[in-house]
Parts: sequence; structure tokens; C-alpha cells
Amino acid sequence: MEDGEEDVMWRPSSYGGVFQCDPCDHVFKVMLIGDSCVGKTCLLTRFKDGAFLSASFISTVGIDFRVRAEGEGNKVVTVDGSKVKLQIWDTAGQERFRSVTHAYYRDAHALLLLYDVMNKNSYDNTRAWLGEVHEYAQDDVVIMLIGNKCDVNGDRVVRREDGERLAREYNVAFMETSAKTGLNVDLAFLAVARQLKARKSTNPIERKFNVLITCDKRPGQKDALVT
Ligand SMILES: Nc1nc2c(ncn2[C@@H]2O[C@H](COP(=O)(O)OP(=O)(O)OP(=O)(O)O)[C@@H](O)[C@H]2O)c(=O)[nH]1
Repeated sequence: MEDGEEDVMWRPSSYGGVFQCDPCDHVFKVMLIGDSCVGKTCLLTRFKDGAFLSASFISTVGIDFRVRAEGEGNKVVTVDGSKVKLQIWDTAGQERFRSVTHAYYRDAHALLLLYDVMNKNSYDNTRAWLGEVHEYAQDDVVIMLIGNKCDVNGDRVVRREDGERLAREYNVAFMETSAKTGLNVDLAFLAVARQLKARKSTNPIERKFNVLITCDKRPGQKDALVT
């Protein structure tokens, strides 16, 4: 969609059968990337449906665009009074699907790069992922590094400080999330939506993304409700 073009989401009216449109002020494409099994699909499902897929789960194949029929598709969030629609694309972490996902990078407005705090390899591999992002994505793409599964206690092998350090090094935003408990999930997507909207602002202060999101919650703290 071009800038200035109005996006429309269709919803059934209370009269049934007749449709009315619900305009969104902004539409952005967001991609979830990262190694296999870091929790991309679970993060998306938690954000969209408020549910957690705990059972064994089939790996994503290629690209899964979670835009479905009316009512269950794109997630619309409200940012400072504006309606922002996030079109979220879940990608496969497996190496063999990489060439497929690369093709989609260029259109992405934001990339959420996940690693699993229980899996050091997935953390180490984020450097390679960031290399691919710089190669294939737009220069001004919004990037957030996410340490997922922060609900685990004894099994954690990647410290929060390690995530923060890497985010500083690459000048990207950072948050720890849990798709299982929902901790910081809404907050992460909302922060990205806010930043995407701010990018359209002419005010350079608004356009700058905080490298570290300081308002996120730590495991054990109560989650903030974000609307
Ligand atoms: N404890 C815990 N487990 C999680 C969390 N998020 C995901 N999982 C588990 O991690 C496994 C992998 O989750 P997926 O969402 O399928 O991972 P993925 O990154 O989409 O994997 P691919 O589709 O192969 O790229 C599943 O067994 C989930 O139940 C979390 O926040 N905490």
C-alpha cells in the first residue's frame, strides 16, 4: 500500500450481511525471523489469539502469512489515538527455507528477530540473521531483538545482559518475552507499531527508536496491560 492510501478492514455490521469499513491510519508489514523452535509461531499466536501452543508443534514451512478471513486476520493496535494495522508474517527458521524468506525481507517494515534464552546457538546465530537482514532488508527497517521463553528459570543459558549487549552493539531495540505466559508480548508489538508510526513523523526525536526498551517487565513482575 502506498503512503497516504487508506487501508480498509471489513467487518460485518450489526444488520448482518451488510458490511461497513473500518479505516486504519497505517498498515505495516512485520516479519518474525530467527532459528527454528525459538517460538516465532507461539509469539504470534499469543499476540493474535492470546493463546499458547504448548504441545509438540509442526515447524513452519516457508512463510505463513497470518492474514485470514475477516475478524481473525491482521492485528490492529491503537497507537496514540491512531489505528495501526500490523500484517504479521511468520517465517520458517529452518535453513532449507532461507532463500524463500529472503525474498520477503525487502517489503518488511519491521523485523522481530527471536532467540531462545535456553539455546545459546540460537543467540549466537542472531549475528548471522542480522547479516542477512542488512543484505536483504530495507535500510530503514525497524529491528527488535527478542529473547523469548524468559519464563524458564533454571534452564536459562543466555542472560538478559547478553541480549542487551548484543542489541547495543547492533543498535537495535531489545526485549525479553514469554509466549507461554504472555510477558511483554503485547508490549513488544506495540513498541514496534509505535516506532513504525513515529518513522512517518517529521520530528527527528520521535523517529529515534530507543535502543533498549526500559519499560518491559522482568519474569516475576506483573505484566503491563497494553491496548
Ligand atoms: N517455555 C516456553 N516454551 C515456548 C515459548 N515459546 C515457544 N515455546 C515452545 O517452543 C517450541 C517451538 O515453538 P514454535 O513457535 O513452533 O517455534 P518456531 O520458531 O515458530 O519454529 P519454526 O517454525 O521451526 O521456525 C514449542 O514446543 C513451544 O511450545 C515460551 O515462551 N516459553
